[in-house]
Amino acid sequence: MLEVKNVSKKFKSNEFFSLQDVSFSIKPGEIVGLIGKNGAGKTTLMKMIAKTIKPTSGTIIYQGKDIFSGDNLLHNVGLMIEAVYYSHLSAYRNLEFYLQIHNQKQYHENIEKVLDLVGLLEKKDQKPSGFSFGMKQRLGLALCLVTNPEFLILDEPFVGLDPNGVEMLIKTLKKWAEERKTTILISSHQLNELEELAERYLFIENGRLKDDFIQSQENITIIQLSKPVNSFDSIKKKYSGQITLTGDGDYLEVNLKGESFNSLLVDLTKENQIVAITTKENTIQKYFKEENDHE
Ligand SMILES: Nc1ncnc2c1ncn2[C@@H]1O[C@H](COP(=O)(O)OP(=O)(O)OP(=O)(O)O)[C@@H](O)[C@H]1O
Repeated sequence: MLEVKNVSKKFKSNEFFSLQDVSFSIKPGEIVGLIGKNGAGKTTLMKMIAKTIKPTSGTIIYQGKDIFSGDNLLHNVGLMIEAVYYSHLSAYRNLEFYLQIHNQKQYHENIEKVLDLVGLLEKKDQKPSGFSFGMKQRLGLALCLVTNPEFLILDEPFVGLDPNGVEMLIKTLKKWAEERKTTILISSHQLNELEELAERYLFIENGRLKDDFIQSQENITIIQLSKPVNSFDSIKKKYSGQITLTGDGDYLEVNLKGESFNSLLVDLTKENQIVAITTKENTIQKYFKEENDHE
């Protein structure tokens, strides 16, 4: 669906590259979290995919076409990157005007549906100038969803929302994505919230794509071992790819469940290997911390 190939960006005013040689692809229906510290390059990347800024080098292919090779190649993409509403138009008129300027009047009947979905239907005749921050964010989301986009690009959608607002946004996005198999690229510093949505993550650091990983919600089991590792080569072979040795080879990180996990415990017990068994929370916060600790 989306292919980002060797994309770099250097703003004229800077000596450094805000993004450097970034490549990845996103398949239809994937929900991908974009994570990294302030200034890592997340917004720059999203803006290039949204075609609001041009890469210095590299290409971005969306549904088989280079997005910079012609007009209207992003017509089924919903963007929530910067506030785009008009303060002097009512919420309803904002959506109507948006469809008008994008030549998408066929979605007119969606206006009330999306306003309802984001909880703004009762406020449809009010102008966003009188809205709270959260309501403005929700209007931004309604604008992003009104054309039934196949691909959503959401930059920090939870910023400034109270816990209820965040919960509502997550619910709305989850329901939307499940019903339509929508593809989503979403950046956030609110990692707990992001984990409720994303299955795969792109970790950006200093403009470089440092990791691209799938994160399961399951915890990892840690088994402390009693003997040197080389004493159980056959076990390593049998469970290869599912157990990892850490520390000085005296800990096993185990990614097994059910029967296979029981079978590993039996094998280790026969060798008198087990000292202790604990679990480690498998969250992106942890991953994030470990990545940053390497600095
Ligand atoms: N228009 C611009 N002109 C010059 N430099 C820019 C511009 N936009 C971004 N940058 C620089 O590019 C780098 C990456 O910024 P970017 O906004 O993409 O980071 P980010 O990961 O989105 O950060 P945050 O988490 O704080 O939103 C930063 O050093 C920033 O100062």
